Amino acid sequence: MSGTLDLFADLPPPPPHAERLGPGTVLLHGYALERAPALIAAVERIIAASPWRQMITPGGQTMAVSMSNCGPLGWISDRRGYRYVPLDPLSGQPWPPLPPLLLRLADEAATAAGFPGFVPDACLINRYAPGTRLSLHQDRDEEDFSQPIVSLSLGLPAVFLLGGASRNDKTVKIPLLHGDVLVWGGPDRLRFHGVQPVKDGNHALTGPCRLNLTLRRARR
Ligand SMILES: O=C(O)CCC(=O)C(=O)O
Ligand SMILES: [Fe+2]
Repeated sequence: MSGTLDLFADLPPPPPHAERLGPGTVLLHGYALERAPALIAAVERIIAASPWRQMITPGGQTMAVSMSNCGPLGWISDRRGYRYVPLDPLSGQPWPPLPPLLLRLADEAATAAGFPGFVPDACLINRYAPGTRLSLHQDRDEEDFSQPIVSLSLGLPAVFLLGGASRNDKTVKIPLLHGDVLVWGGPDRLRFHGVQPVKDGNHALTGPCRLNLTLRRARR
């Protein structure tokens, strides 16, 4: 009995557990855990160039989630609508480039979920303070729905609401933890989804917030 654990002491950890949530939806538990500190450092560098901002919806509401972007294109919202733009409207400069480690993570996670060859051209970075939620929506401002969405969670946990093809379809609650990567594409590409209000807390690496990086192919 006493020797049992020692047998495994030198083995690498098992591959991260992949959970299929739909025909085109896979949750890669803890997939980015080891890379998380480097990814958070990369986010901090991006934010130094393109700071957090709360965007305005076309209807005139201030969004609760603070956002920025990296990559050739960034997602924005203002009175004129939702769209992808190459320049940060705050800085007037191109969005910071996609860090290589983020491109690698996107490709590896998409491949692990059954979508090889994913090359994102946009990464929306969301910052949720405690109490912040994201209401049910589809990601449909992209030109090419054949490409999946790769969504990385860092910091405080959250409950992701995964719905169906119609707004009124029932939703399932998916806890998303620090280091989790959720991929949806193919038949699930246009599923409605949202995030419940983030609970109060303090994470060792992000402090009192949750970060989400959503990698997408916006243009063909
Ligand atoms: O924060 C999340 O987990 C999801 C974010 C999202 O759905 C979006 O940015 O479109
Ligand atoms: Fe979304």
